[in-house]
Amino acid sequence: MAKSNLQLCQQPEWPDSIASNVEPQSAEADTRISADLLQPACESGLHIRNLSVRYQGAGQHSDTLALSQINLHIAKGEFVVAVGASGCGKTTLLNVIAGFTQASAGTLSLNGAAIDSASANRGVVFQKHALMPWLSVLDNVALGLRLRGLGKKQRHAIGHEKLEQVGLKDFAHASIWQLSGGMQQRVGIARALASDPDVLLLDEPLGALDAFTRESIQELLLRIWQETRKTIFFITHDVEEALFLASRLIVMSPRPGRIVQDQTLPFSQAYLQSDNARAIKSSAPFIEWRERVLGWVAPSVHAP
Ligand SMILES: Nc1ncnc2c1ncn2[C@@H]1O[C@H](COP(=O)(O)OP(=O)(O)OP(=O)(O)O)[C@@H](O)[C@H]1O
Repeated sequence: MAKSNLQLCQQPEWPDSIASNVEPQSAEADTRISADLLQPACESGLHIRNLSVRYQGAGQHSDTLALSQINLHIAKGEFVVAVGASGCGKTTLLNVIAGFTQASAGTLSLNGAAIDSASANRGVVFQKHALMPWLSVLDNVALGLRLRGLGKKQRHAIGHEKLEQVGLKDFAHASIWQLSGGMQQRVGIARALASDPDVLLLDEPLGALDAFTRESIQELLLRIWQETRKTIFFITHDVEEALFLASRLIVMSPRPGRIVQDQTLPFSQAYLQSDNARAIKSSAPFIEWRERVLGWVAPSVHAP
């Protein structure tokens, strides 16, 4: 049995000392999934049971089984990253959790309440930030609060607090077009946090950013996770990003989309203890994991 994250990361000599401990759990034999099936529906966290999503083909096109028999329990406070080749159903899974896409079969619940539509208890950050260019940065962050009827004073107080959390406290009254791509993505994160959701859902939020900006927002996300203890579900194509951020990594495979690996990882906790992303990403255990996960994501092009 693998040691817990905490045990791994309390060792003083990061990164070398964890090298011998960071082994994958047995593939596919995910005890959390089988235990989850025995739990009552009112249990806390996000529960996905026997989820399938089929898109109906238009005209001559046949149906696509985008997700098949997904079983997943995400406990409160986990940072779960889903990685997988294009078309394996990552966005579909996130959209079903968000309530944007309906399940064809199976059930989803958050803290015991069925998920069947979008709700403020699930905040979404998209790859394209979807900010309103005619609103100031502050009003973009507070937009959801306005739609929920909060007064200006209260929503601006929350907006300022969230902008400070993402490192943009001096940009509250700027226009969106005055911000770089990375800053706009920070606004998107602040906006999602403003509604104080139980779960943050992030759909390739850093995909369009340069490497330096990308890494700085990865670090920001981990600090926000540490401060807020929010449950996070994050999808990416990028294996290094997945390894760095995830407290738990799920690897998906296409045709039909399904979960083929479910692994607990130590690197996010190690970053929060060491504050040294470069040392972690260049460490031997990280590189071993990168090669292992690349082999799972693209076995035909990446020999073990
Ligand atoms: N609205 C839709 N109608 C029909 N088929 C769809 C629709 N959305 C997705 N699909 C199909 O479902 C499968 C899963 O798509 P999805 O976008 O969820 O995968 P993904 O892993 O997020 O891909 P990518 O990484 O390229 O974004 C693909 O075969 C895709 O073509």
